[in-house]
Amino acid sequence: MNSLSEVTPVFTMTDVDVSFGGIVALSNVSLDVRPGEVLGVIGPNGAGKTTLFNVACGLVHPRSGTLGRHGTPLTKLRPHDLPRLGMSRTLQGLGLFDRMTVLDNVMIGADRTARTGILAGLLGLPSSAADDDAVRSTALATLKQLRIDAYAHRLPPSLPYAVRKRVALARALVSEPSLLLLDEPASGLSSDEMDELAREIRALAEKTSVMLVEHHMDLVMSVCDRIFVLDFGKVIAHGTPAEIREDPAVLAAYLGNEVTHDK
Ligand SMILES: Nc1ncnc2c1ncn2[C@@H]1O[C@H](COP(=O)(O)OP(=O)(O)OP(=O)(O)O)[C@@H](O)[C@H]1O
Repeated sequence: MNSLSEVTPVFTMTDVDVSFGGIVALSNVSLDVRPGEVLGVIGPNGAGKTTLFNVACGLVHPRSGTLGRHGTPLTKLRPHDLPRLGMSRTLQGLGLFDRMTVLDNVMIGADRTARTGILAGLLGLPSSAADDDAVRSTALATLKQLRIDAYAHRLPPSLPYAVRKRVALARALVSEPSLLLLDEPASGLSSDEMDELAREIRALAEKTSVMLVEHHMDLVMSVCDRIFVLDFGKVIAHGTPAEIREDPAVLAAYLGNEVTHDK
């Protein structure tokens, strides 16, 4: 295991504690995401993965501990701070607007300045045509990158789940984040779709750092540079996939817990 690095991490959690009433969801959790890496967070059911993800995107505030972005402390992170910080996320519930086309759903993910124009347009207010054109072409390019541009003018409910997941990913990517947070990106996908997702995540890592929280062990093992393992709210191991695979604490944590295999 080796979490020490010469480079400044793009994101850190340090000694984070979260409790819900009497339930300790995270206890003294520290992790770092390094530039250009895909970092995975895994753990058995109830280990605290979703809570950790929610802390990273400002949905849950830790009782104690700190978050940092490029070495600068983040105080009281809120979801609406993410674009300003160059961060973006996808959620388990995809959160797409059913009555808006795929293209409009993706345009909504564009940065705040440009988005003002889009929202104005959607609300029937005067908007900057130049802004809208720029955002539209970026959104179309993102759809094309994820090979779903053929669905640009469809409504999400008419599309297969795997395509809708890509739309949600496109919406997160359109702002060109330097840190992408993915919550259970493989859930509900077939084995082939998961292989494709793995290739896509690796390709994304050329432009952005990625932190993903995921149940599917095989995906995490194949796609991540490093992995943090949670159990009962604590980090019990971190390291490369090869190190994690052999780690006695990880094997013990998963003993008696069914590991989700992709194949
Ligand atoms: N809003 C909440 N209120 C009360 N307890 C909560 C809440 N959210 C999470 N918990 C508890 O915190 C602990 C960690 O839950 P969390 O959902 O973060 O784990 P997880 O690893 O994501 O689990 P799973 O893999 O089952 O989704 C669990 O004991 C859970 O019951």
